[in-house]
Amino acid sequence: MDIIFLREVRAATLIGVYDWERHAPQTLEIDLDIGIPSETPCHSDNIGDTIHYGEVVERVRASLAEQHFLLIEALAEHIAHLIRDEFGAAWVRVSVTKPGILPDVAKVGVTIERGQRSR
Ligand SMILES: Nc1nc2c(c(=O)[nH]1)N=C([C@H](O)[C@@H](O)CO)CN2
Repeated sequence: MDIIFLREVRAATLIGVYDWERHAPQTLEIDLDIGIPSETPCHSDNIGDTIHYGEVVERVRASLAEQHFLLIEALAEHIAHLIRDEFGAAWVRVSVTKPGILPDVAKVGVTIERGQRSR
């Protein structure tokens, strides 16, 4: 399976279980690995045969701007569903990092994988 990857995509959203987190957006860092449906774009050189990574970033940011999740796990599930449903990805890995949220911990996050990853 061929994979499009995006690293440290920053997106602002309301996220968190505590009251103070319900008022001001926080900036998350998101890593995405997106399994593309076929090898066709490698041969056709045609953007129409693949998943446009710029559109993915735009869509994820727009969606998160309207959402409020308590858990980063639920937010990751939302992104995975969006990418599979709207962009036709067979498999996706989503990592969500909340930078600087715990003292003396550089990054805290979660990684989920959804769908079937083919060889
Ligand atoms: N497994 C998780 N643990 C915690 C989360 C989370 O989303 N998943 N969130 C919080 C708080 O929102 C924290 O980030 C704010 O200090 C705590 N634990």
